Amino acid sequence: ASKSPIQSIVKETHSTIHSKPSSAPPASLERVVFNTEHIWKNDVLNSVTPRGSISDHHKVVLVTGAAGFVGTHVSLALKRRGDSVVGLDNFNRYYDPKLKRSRQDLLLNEGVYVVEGDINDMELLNRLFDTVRFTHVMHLAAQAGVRYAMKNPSSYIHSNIAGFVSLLEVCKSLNPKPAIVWASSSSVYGLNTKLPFSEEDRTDQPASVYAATKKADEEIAHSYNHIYGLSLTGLRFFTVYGPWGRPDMAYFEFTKNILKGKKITVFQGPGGVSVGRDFTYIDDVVKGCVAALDTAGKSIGREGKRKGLKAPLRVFNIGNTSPESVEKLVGILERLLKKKAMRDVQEMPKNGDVMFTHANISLAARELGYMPTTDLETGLKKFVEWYVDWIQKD
Ligand SMILES: O=C(O)[C@H]1O[C@H](OP(=O)(O)OP(=O)(O)OC[C@H]2O[C@@H](n3ccc(=O)[nH]c3=O)[C@H](O)[C@@H]2O)[C@H](O)[C@@H](O)[C@H]1O
Repeated sequence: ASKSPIQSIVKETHSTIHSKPSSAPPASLERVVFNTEHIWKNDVLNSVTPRGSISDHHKVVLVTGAAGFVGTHVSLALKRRGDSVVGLDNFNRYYDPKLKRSRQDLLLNEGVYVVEGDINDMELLNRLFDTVRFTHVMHLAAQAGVRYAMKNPSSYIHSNIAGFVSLLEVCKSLNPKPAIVWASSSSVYGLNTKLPFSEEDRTDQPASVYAATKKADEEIAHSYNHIYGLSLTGLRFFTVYGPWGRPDMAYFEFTKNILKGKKITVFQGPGGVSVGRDFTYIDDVVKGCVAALDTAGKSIGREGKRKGLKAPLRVFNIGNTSPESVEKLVGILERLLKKKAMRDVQEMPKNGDVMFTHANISLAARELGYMPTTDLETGLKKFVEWYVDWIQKD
């Protein structure tokens, strides 16, 4: 008999849903695992149940970091076009978790459930993959922020390196194996001075531990593709901004402080040279993510490799191709907020920041059809509208 759509998504072995955790003593005293499956299982199954009929292109996607900025937007875009989506997020306190909870509410309203847990929890990952036949993983969970890496470097190793390996370890053992698209960073270009940055440029001079962990991930992706035949696509995001953004980023903090009449720190290079970024609007980034999922091909496993097949291993710049100075960013915000900023101009501290970023996106344009369409002014206008509304409700 042919399978119903939902049967091809949900693993058949999991028909019993326990409403309470088992009270039986743990089998092994050395390793006591807190199993949260009873909490999330029904919601996860609802989250992957398609709203209508499913097409041949239907994807079943696990989005890690789903309550994060990019994760929320990508989850919504996938759900809205009819894919099955489940989120995973550890709701850590790097910035106010209230914002993450609001994003979670937004997702829940649209039928996307976010499981609360860490990507380092392989037991949890195994249970999730045991419950749902994910075709794709959109891996966005990470410790972000360039400058915070000097304060807490081990959090970057934990989330960005150990967490990535834990996810890949689980994926490599599945059958069939999902294709994985994950967030790298423009920061891998480090101290490069050749502009604009192209994927083939050197990436062996990271200026921060954050950048070093993203670069390490690119090498780790290579090895899992080479040994286990996993399809892996790394996206080098360039300073992503927009509604529901990250409060630790300059545009967000500037907006907050300008409105409060507080000083903002504007970094400058030596001799007053302005610092610039290829600020990229979230909707453009989402298009890049979705296109990367759509073109990810298949993980072929060791079996496929033995047959001489190759799983895709790709890396793309997802930038805007038109860098602007931080000074220009502040000027736009002043106009939109109708308020003068109190600038405290300082020489850029040597804490991981780079002077300038600029993406060459020809590869992404060719392979993904990626073409950003939002300039900084338009994007910031949308951010400010969201921000003003959001703080009023807060
Ligand atoms: O592309 C990336 O891969 C990264 O993008 C983002 O990093 P950055 O480009 O550093 O963004 P962001 O902090 O907004 O600073 C923007 C500009 O404002 C300047 N800046 C910053 C703070 C400040 O107080 N003053 C200031 O002038 C600062 O010198 C800089 O020139 C993500 O945070 C990061 O997680 C990663 O994804």
